[in-house]
Amino acid sequence: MSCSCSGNNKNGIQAMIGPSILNADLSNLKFECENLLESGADYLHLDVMDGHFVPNLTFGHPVVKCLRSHIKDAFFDMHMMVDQPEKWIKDMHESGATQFTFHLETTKTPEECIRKIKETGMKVGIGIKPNTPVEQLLPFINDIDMALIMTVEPGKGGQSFMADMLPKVKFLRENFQYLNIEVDGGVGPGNVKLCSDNGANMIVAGTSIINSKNRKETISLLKQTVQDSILQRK
Ligand SMILES: O=C(CO)[C@@H](O)[C@H](O)COP(=O)(O)O
Repeated sequence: MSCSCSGNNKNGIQAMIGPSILNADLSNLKFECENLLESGADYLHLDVMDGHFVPNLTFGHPVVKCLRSHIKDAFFDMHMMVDQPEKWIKDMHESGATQFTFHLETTKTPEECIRKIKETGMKVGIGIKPNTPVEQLLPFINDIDMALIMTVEPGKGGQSFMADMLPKVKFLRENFQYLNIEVDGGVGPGNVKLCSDNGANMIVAGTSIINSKNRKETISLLKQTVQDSILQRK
């Protein structure tokens, strides 16, 4: 499973669908992840929550290590909804994470975080919550592989999509043609075109894929919609 989730890809950005497993059957996580990849997922979006930055608790690097022992080459996008994310960079890398996406709101030294992540060879993502202005990403935008625009308040799956976050996506795409822009929260077939027409090319969808009667069909629809938006922008 290859995923060109590399930032600032001069060959042009690609449509990528990354299901969130937060609302999957976590007692059957290996199967769920394998099923999502077999259903056409480009990468897996793994939500790490510490109960401090967000009011929820999920899993950490030990689970990632077990997953990676079974799923050798999938792209693991670690969405680190944790305070002091720098504490976990080494462990996540050693456990098999591909990308380490931390939240700008969780560290006073984002440059240091970026440097430490890059030292491991992992890709770097920075996420911002709904109340964080997109301009706060600008000092780091040329040093990261992906910008994550939250379209819900982080902490749980199944929430309603916040369309008023899309101007952030539009601003980034208008100014950074080759940047990977990810949206996450409440995204599905009913609003993915809004996201991709504004410039998102990496789509995190949890509930809309996990609960779908036909995951392969849903992923394919999401991907085609994003591909069409990218072609229209050329
Ligand atoms: O990080 C989060 C929530 O905090 C997201 O990854 C959600 O888990 C996505 O799930 P849906 O909103 O698509 O159900």
